[in-house]
Amino acid sequence: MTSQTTVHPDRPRIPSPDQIRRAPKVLLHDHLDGGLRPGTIVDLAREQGYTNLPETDPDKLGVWFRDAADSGSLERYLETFAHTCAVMQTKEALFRVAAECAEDLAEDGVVYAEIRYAPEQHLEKGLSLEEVVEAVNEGFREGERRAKENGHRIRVGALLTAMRHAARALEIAELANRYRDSGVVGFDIAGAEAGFPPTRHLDAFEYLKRENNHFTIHAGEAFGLPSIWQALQWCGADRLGHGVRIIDDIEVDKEDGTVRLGRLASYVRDKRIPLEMCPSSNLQTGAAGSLAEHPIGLLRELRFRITVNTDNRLMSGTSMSREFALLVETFGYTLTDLEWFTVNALKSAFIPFDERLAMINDVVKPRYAELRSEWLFR
Ligand SMILES: O=c1[nH]cnc2c1ncn2[C@@H]1O[C@H](CO)[C@@H](O)[C@H]1O
Ligand SMILES: [Zn+2]
Repeated sequence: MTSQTTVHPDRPRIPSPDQIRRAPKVLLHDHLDGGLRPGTIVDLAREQGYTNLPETDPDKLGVWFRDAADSGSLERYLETFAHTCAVMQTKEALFRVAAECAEDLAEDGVVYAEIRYAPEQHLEKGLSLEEVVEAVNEGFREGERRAKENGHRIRVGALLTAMRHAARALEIAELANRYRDSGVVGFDIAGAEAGFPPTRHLDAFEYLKRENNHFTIHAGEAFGLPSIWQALQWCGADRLGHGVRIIDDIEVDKEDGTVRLGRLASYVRDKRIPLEMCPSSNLQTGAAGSLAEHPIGLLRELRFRITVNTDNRLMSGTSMSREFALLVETFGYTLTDLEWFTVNALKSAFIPFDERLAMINDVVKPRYAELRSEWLFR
């Protein structure tokens, strides 16, 4: 594990909650329809006449989402999105949700985020795919503006998701390509994994490759190695959403602790394939038993390209700061470890190389260095 070079009695090893919040953070895997403020859902439901909410008190509704998502199965976890998608069917609603998303992330110290959603799930009241994308983009720009007024800096890019059980992936990939210079930075597929292999959408991935565009694939969450293998070797994914099951291709000798990587795990590590890990979400869907047993601990030690993410802030009642704090508590990570995750995320982001480099060198590194030096001036 990364450690500090010198030991001084006054130098704290463990970052404080306040330092974690102030540390610049980068988020690559967060669903727009999984991050609404409970109060906003209640408002939007009232405005739009949606009467199926399980609770109308915002606090109780927040608790309901966390409990309902705590199901141990990805399929049941995904059922909760019916309520958020139901209230995200107008331009105004999409704009508001996107603006608040950017504001909330900025407030939490996130400086760069790629937020995903499935445009095909927002057409129930007659919006076109283009109108959905434009409303969300405008919302993100508004959120960035509001954040700036409050003294925060954040940039948000959109990832367009196609649902793996549906048959619109090529159409959504074309949409992502059309908006690539206006707010959309890539493509993804999501939804139930078992029974819906990524190769069903090969035409979409091949199209994006021919267009020199970027995509990530949810793989190795509810289903194991074959899903990861297909996502990489058939579909050509740039990153893996979750990818936790790569652990199934790693053997640790119980006697002497020697580690052996299989061919696929070696490939993922050698090629520096980014893993978008979402610890709290994995506990809820049963992809991991406990945080202490979560594969992120070993994968980080083995120096896979690990990134830390929220997945669904509403369903997991979480934030980037909370995910970092949980990891600090469980694995004893230092500011240097948190910086490593953050730099990994920027290296893996879908924005141009020069922008990523400037974010790393001019935003992330100086601020972590500053945080690390705070103990000197107390
Ligand atoms: O962890 C996940 N695994 C797979 N699919 C997911 C996960 N979280 C959310 N979604 C799905 O992605 C859609 C678009 O944002 C959501 O509506 C939800 O169905
Ligand atoms: Zn996800």
